[in-house]
Amino acid sequence: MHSKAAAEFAILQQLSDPKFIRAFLTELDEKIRLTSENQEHWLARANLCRRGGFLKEAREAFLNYQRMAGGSAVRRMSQNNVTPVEVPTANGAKIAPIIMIDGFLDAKDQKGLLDYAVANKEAFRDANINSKQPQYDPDKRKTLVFHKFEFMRDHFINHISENIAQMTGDLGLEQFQVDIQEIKITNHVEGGFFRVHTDNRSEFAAAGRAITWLYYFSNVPSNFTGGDLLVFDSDIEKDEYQLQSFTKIAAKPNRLVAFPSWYYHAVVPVRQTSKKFADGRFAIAGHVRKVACKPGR
Ligand SMILES: O=C(O)CCC(=O)C(=O)O
Ligand SMILES: [Fe+2]
Repeated sequence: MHSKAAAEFAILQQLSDPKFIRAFLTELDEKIRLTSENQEHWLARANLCRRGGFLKEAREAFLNYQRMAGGSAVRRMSQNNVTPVEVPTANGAKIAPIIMIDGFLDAKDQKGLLDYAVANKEAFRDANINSKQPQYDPDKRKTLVFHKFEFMRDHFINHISENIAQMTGDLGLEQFQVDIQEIKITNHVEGGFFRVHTDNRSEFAAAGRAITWLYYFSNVPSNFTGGDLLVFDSDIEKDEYQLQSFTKIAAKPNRLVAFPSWYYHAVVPVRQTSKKFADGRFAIAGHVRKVACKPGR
């Protein structure tokens, strides 16, 4: 990995270190206790918790924040929302709306999928940066990818199609007409990572990727550390993100995560002692593409 990438990931690791976050939370909770009706304190708590990956606590804090903002002022979070929609943070950015479902597949399908991916090891290739930059660049990304997989492909695509209205709503997006669904299996083994990037830079009105989703799978318990997904608070219009403000989501097996494709995100480096392909951080990675909105809208 390039030293610049390593330095950036070192900063991100410090910012999300659970020990430091806990220390900050202790201090903040003292303030919240003294002034428990202060909405901004609850938002600060939610922001600290999500940066440290304490997602249940972050949700609780967001619910308190929303309760204090009063009924109609904010959109309610559905039970799948880790973060709410339309919450501003620093410098004009917004918190990335994220939904998450744990326990997505039953045990038989989970095992079937892992066995299938491991049996097809030879079909995995080094991933390119993205479809607009079709070159392999180990400074930006180190990911193994298998595009033409078959096992449970339709199951995932159908699930997304059947639940797209709910997902779109939970993510605070306008309903759109689905174009195609991109889908692939990825694996991040020892040293694997993906630097901060966005999956789509064009406006919502244009055609292209609208929702990015990931289904994580691996041995249970996982034989790797790291590999967290970070989703950054972003200013979509200015195409900027806040390096110090993000939600950290562990790539826990059997977890489905989705967010709007415009938000910046990264995969922190994976560490494996076994160095085995089969012990990697696997994911089904999907992008729901939308058709362009009708002119005049
Ligand atoms: O594997 C992940 O958690 C994210 C992958 C990603 O950013 C992508 O496929 O565009
Ligand atoms: Fe991405």
